[in-house]
Amino acid sequence: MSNVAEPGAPAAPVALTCGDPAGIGAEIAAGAWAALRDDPACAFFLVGDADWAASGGAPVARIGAPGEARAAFAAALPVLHRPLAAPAPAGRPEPANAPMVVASIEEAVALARAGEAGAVCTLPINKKALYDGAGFAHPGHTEFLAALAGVARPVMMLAGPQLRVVPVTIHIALADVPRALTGALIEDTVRVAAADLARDFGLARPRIALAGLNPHAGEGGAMGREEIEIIAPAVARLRAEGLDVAGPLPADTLFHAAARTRYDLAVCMYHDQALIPIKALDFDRGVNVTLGLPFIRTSPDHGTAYDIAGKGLAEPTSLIEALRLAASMAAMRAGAGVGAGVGAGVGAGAGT
Ligand SMILES: NC(=O)c1ccc[n+]([C@@H]2O[C@H](COP(=O)([O-])OP(=O)(O)OC[C@H]3O[C@@H](n4cnc5c(N)ncnc54)[C@H](O)[C@@H]3O)[C@@H](O)[C@H]2O)c1
Ligand SMILES: N[C@H](C(=O)O)[C@H](O)COP(=O)(O)O
Repeated sequence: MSNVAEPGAPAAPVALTCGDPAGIGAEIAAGAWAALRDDPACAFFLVGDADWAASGGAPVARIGAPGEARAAFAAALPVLHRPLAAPAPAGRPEPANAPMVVASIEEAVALARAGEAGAVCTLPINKKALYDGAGFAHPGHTEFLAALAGVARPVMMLAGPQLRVVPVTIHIALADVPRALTGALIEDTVRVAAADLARDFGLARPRIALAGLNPHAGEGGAMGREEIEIIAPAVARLRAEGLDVAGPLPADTLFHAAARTRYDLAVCMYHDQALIPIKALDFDRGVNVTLGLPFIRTSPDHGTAYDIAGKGLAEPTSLIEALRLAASMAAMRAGAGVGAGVGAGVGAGAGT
């Protein structure tokens, strides 16, 4: 199913942040540009260093404003040049560049909020490098973007051709998960996800499956009581609101092929419960989408991949899907696009 916006869609081009310059960002940006350059509906521009961008192998065109990106896109990767503070050797994070990495995200968000960019797509960051080099106080993009937007409950969704997942708790230590799980957090997460799936993915009443926290969803309380005390009451309240919600379901049997046909979204209780199945199934084509923001944000589903940076081994496929999805969602919101197709096959018998 296509993610690509209809020709003539008026949405502005997508702003791509530079991510960690020591990672695979330049290479995959070049690969994505080569794959999408013939499709003006998927035009994007990089907010980053033009020389670093060129090191990925694409011709680059320095632009003065996002409005110039679409015209430049067929011939070169458009770049709003924002110079690095220091060289960026592959695989070795440079703390001096961390403030510029953060600034790239801030600028892309400002452009999206001003309507000059149709969406934000982020290249991967190394969070530790930003903590060390820029005093970054957020565990990831998701939380940083929410802080920039003043949003209390950002929702992380990863969507691929076979599965969509949302972790209720996001970037926290496993030991802290039981304490963080509340009925309000579960309910808010499901409400945000249901609303955004309806608006951007054409799922008017998505079928949502909630995982339990404990083995066998607690085995009737013998292996933990969060299902009885927190998750099941939240499911009941959400159902009373009219949402199509099932659970808590044992997580170990939630992701096999037949199970995946029964829901449009799996809501999981912690990061790895959600992200392991989708990265196992769809690593090459999974897209990270932040729901609940006043602007569109997508990202590839992988990280900085220092181990292969600069070696010509990085696959751009997840970034290509992230850029397509961002463009499609932007066109959709502008009233001119086709439905956002990532993961749209799941739950409709195509989830194998
Ligand atoms: N959106 C983001 O900013 C984002 C997402 C995930 C991880 N991260 C960060 O990235 C850093 C590294 O994380 P990690 O090592 O757990 O995950 P990773 O995704 O960077 O790498 C995991 C493995 O997958 C491979 N890989 C990743 N992307 C690939 C691609 N496009 N083509 C081919 N192979 C690819 C890597 O070489 C590595 O072997 C961490 O700091 C993490 O927080 C950032
Ligand atoms: N949890 C994400 C993953 O593993 O793919 C990753 O850390 C990105 O998170 P942000 O989009 O919040 O940076």
